Amino acid sequence: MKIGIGNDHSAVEMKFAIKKYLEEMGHEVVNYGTDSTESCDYPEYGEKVGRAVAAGEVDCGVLICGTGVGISLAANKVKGVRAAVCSDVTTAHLVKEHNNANIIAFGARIVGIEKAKDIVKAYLNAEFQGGRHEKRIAMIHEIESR
Ligand SMILES: O=C(CO)[C@H](O)[C@H](O)[C@H](O)COP(=O)(O)O
Repeated sequence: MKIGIGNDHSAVEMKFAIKKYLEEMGHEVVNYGTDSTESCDYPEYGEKVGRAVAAGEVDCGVLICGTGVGISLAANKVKGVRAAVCSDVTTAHLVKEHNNANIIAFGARIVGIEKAKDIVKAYLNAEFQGGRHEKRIAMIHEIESR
């Protein structure tokens, strides 16, 4: 898969660790985040990855800030994006199975690198279940047009 990754200053080390992990799994990773630990503003990177996912430039996205919240809030403002913050493996596979999340987010100040790898792996290995979940996802995106 082609995966977009984005981060703010709080998550540079984790970004590179996850990028390497994804590449070792055979994925192509496009880096939309900052490579500097100098303070910056997470909405810029959430939007960049959100737009890349919505445009189909990448198959899905990974976003990391201090908590995963701010950067996912920004990405979710892009039409067509379903970014989900996960701090555990169960949520990580359920956001694909039920919500068909196209971006997974987590916090570099919340989870360690090994947990973050487990979260990403659980998300990528899961499959959308369709069925009753299709209608609910359509309802989410209908909100965008009101
Ligand atoms: O957006 C956030 C909160 O959900 C992230 O954790 C940011 O990384 C955080 O706000 C950055 O904080 P800092 O004090 O400017 O490093």
